[in-house]
Amino acid sequence: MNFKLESKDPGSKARTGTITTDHGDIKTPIFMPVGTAGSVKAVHQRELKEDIKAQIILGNTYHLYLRPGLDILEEAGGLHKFNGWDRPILTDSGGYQVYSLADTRKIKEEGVTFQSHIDGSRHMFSPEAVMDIQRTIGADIIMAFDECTPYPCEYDYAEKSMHMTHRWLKRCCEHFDKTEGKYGYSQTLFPIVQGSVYKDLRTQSAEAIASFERDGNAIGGLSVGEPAEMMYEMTDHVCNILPLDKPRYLMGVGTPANILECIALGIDMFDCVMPTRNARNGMLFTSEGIINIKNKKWDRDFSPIDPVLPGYVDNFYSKAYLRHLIMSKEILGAQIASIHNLSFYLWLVGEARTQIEAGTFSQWKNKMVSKVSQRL
Ligand SMILES: O=c1[nH]cnc2cc3nc(NCc4cccs4)[nH]c3cc12
Repeated sequence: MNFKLESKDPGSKARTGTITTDHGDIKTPIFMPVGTAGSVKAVHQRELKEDIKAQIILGNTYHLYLRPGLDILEEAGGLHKFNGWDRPILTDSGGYQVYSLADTRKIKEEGVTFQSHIDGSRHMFSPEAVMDIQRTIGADIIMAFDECTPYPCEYDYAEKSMHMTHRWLKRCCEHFDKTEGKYGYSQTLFPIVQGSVYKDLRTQSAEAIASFERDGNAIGGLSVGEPAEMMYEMTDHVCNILPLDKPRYLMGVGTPANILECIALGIDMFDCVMPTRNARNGMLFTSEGIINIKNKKWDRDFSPIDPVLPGYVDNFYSKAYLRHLIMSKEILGAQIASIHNLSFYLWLVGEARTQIEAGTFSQWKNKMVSKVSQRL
């Protein structure tokens, strides 16, 4: 995997670049649609490619390991073959999902034992195990096994958790570096910076993570309920320490405004369930602001959903029709709203890239942040 830095914004730490993988290139800044269990919910691969123009999507190790399971994924030739997505895939390592989903989980030095939220079966995730699991899923970019420190938490819990994440990272690297990809293309491992909301711990973690000199670096432990100002402060601080010539991936972020602010702080890669999860509930992110399509004010608005966007759904369907579908819990409503929100997120990071190349990102960003946050 290779990262080429291209343009820099004169008024901020924003930059553009190109990540090259065996499944194609990724133009940054980029948003990665979340495909938890092997599909981006309610969206076809063709729509992801043609309408949304997604370049890389996410899978979750925890979900895919439990269902469909490794033997089916391996027999299929890996996740790319199984779900037909032939562009880059990134998988989260499962730690975060174990904490947020599994029952009776126990965190020990060796790893985390847990019961499946699906059938109660018992499992153990260790750094070595999740490296083998992600080798089998076959994502181009895989994440180290970490503990996403909960928010809020005491300083000494955050410190102990951070050091364990660093010890687990060492085990991940040693195990990953002595194994090969199973399907004939290369995979790379990103470490994850922790340290909660404590600047000195964030310094220690960013320096430790940078010292592993991997192909990219992720920032974890954020977008876990902390105030946005704290997310920005920690992101800014860590981006001042991580090497400039490697991509920075801010995990689980975020709203359109969060993404714009963090691009300005030097982040290149984002993922979040909000555009897809909130779409199914009728919350639409648009270039003019946020629309709750369930609001009665849209029931006779026959204008297109968001004509600024190039895709089919934004120009073919009206707000009134989409409101009707969401109110009626029609499956098509979830599909249209999900494609719209993802199209908007990809449009937004694409616009940011253009603005950075033009050297006008900073003033554009300040105007857009208030626009995309307003409630319509
Ligand atoms: O430290 C982390 N390590 C590994 N995976 C993560 C995933 C993460 N996802 C979020 N936020 C997700 C959401 C944001 C808004 C609704 S859900 N924060 C996250 C932190 C981590």
